[in-house]
Parts: sequence; C-alpha cells; structure tokens
Amino acid sequence: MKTVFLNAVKLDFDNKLDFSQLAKLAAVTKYDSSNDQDIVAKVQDQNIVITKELPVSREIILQFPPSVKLICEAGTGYNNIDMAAAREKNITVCNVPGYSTEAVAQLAITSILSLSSSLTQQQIMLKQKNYDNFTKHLMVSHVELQNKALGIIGSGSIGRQVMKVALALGMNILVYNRTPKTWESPNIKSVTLEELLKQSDYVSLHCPLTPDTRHLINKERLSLMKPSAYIINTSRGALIKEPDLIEALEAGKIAGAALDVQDPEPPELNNPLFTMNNVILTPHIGWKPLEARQRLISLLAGNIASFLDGKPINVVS
Ligand SMILES: NC(=O)C1=CN([C@@H]2O[C@H](COP(=O)(O)OP(=O)(O)OC[C@H]3O[C@@H](n4cnc5c(N)ncnc54)[C@H](OP(=O)(O)O)[C@@H]3O)[C@@H](O)[C@H]2O)C=CC1
Ligand SMILES: O=C(O)C(=O)CO
Repeated sequence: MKTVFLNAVKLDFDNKLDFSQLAKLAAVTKYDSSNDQDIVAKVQDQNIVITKELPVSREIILQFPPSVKLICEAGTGYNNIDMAAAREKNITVCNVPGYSTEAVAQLAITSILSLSSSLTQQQIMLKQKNYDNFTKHLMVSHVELQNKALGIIGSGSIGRQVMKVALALGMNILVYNRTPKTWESPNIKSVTLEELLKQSDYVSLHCPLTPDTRHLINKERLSLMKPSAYIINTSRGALIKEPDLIEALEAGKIAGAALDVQDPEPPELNNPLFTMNNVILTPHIGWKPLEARQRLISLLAGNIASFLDGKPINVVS
C-alpha cells in the first residue's frame, strides 16, 4: 500500500520518532509540510493519506484520485477534514483517539493549578523586581482548589482524566456532556450547560469541534459565569467565540483564561490575549510529549493494519 504523510514534521519535529511499525505495513513517503497547492499532486497513485491537523478541504478531497481509499488523521480531533466530501468519494476516514489523554489532561490541570495560584502574575511582578512592595504580591488572587467547582464540558477520554485528577485535589465536578452520563462518585454531578457555567469556579472544555459546538461559549454564556471564574480550553479554539471572550476578560466579567488552542492558530500578533496578565497562552502543545507521539504512531499503525485487514477501526465517517 502506498502511503503519503503530508506534514510529518508536525509530528516528528525533533526527529525522535520510530516509524518502523508504519514502515512494516506500507511504503510511506513523508513530506515535511504540504499546502492546498501541492496536496493533490502528492496524493497521486497513493492509497492512504496521513495528515496532522492540516486542513483537507472539500475542494481538495474532490480532486483525490480513485486510488485513495483511506485518510488517517494523526490525532484525535478531525475537524480539519471535510467529512462530507470524503463520504462522497467513498474514502474512509479514521482518527487516533486516546493517544494523548494523559498529556492533555495534565496541561488542563497544570493550567488550573497555575491560575489558582496566579503563577503568571507573580512571575511578571517578580521579574519587574517589585519586591519592595511586597503587599502587591500578597494581594494577587490565590485560592485553594479543595471544594471549588470544576465544570467539565465533554466527559470523554480527556474530560474524564481531568475529572480523576481534580477529584484527587478535592474539587467538586459538574459535568455537561452531549449524552448524559451517571457517575458513581458523590462529588460528580451531571448538570445543564447553564447550571455548569453559573456554578463553576473553573470551566474546562473537552468536547470536539463540530457544527454544534462551534462558538458554544459566546457572550451570552460567558455572562452566566462568576466574575471569579476561569475558563480553560485545551480542545479547539473555535469552541469559544474569541472576540466575546476578549470582551469578557477586558470587562472583568470572568477572572482569566488558559488557552492551549486559539482561533485562528497561531493568533494574530496584535491579539489582545497576548498582553493580558490573567491569560495563559500555549501554542497547541497539549498532545506533544514524546511518549504521546510515539503512542500515536503505534495506534496509527493499528488503524492502517486493521484497514488493510478489511476491518477498519476508529472510523469517524
Ligand atoms: N490540545 C491538544 O493538543 C489536543 C486536543 N484534543 C481535543 O480534545 C477533544 C476531546 O478529546 P477526547 O476526550 O479524546 O474525545 P472523546 O471523543 O473521548 O470525548 C469527547 C466528548 O465530548 C462530548 N461531546 C460531543 N459533542 C458535544 C456537545 N455538543 N456538547 C457536549 N459534549 C459533547 C462527547 O459526548 P458523547 O458521549 O455524546 O460522545 C464525548 O464525551 C478532541 O476532539 C480534540 O479536539 C485532543 C488531543 C490533543
Ligand atoms: O490530536 C489532536 O486532536 C490534537 O489537537 C493534536 O493534533
């Protein structure tokens, strides 16, 4: 099977990954990066196309040759691939669930811990050598997480891992999920989205980006949150209507945010989020630890092996 990886450098930026499991299954041509102008030429005569978060639009997929039978997203979110076009062309699409659950949950928890102690503000103030006014440091917000309410939107693999760690920190969990679930712990409660936003001290987003979830967090919903509450997004930037978030942060309607994902990525350089002391920005790195990336290669190889066996797994279209 001829396989092309359109943007392999995005996954193996440090050249540390072992691709041998994939190489045993297929002849893989790896390109560092690709764009709308060259994707169609690169997939000629190929059977399997691998992409990592690279937009693969309807227009591009409709030009794929009949040889292409499978598109593999080298990640969990697959909102970059036009599913309707893939279906029309009878191309199977699969993703890689679970490879970075611990890593992304770790970043969400890191964000919550950091916001709870205003680590960024303390660092900024200290680096300005503000020690002479020590009271200023003492005045910066610093709270215990124990008994605080954490709202989880999307209780799938990552959301549940965040819940597990947050429970160990003594937090109470409110969950809003598309399919309501029941929970064994008395410290976890399923609620409506509105209840979650009103009652949570921290709101963490863990649902996929779909037509239903685009701009799920907008001006109206932000206005339901407590002025002392924080929002954490490690899922997809467009879950939040970013101008509405910026307005809420500027007006002090919520206390702060930690955003691993933005809309667009990377953000425009003049985006006000860059200059807000109560905002932690990371450049979509939740998935990035080497352990998670190597796990991804194994799972990707599993996807391809199952497809070649005629029993495709992790099919999302
Ligand atoms: N920052 C990073 O580096 C990374 C980010 N991600 C992002 O994290 C997302 C979540 O990953 P993961 O937990 O593994 O995915 P899962 O599929 O395991 O979980 C997603 C959850 O979201 C729920 N959901 C779907 N639609 C809605 C909705 N409209 N309202 C409320 N809940 C909804 C699903 O509900 P149901 O039970 O009904 O299916 C499911 O429980 C990915 O889609 C991706 O965008 C993933 C990896 C790395
Ligand atoms: O796997 C994902 O969904 C990511 O966001 C990282 O590519």
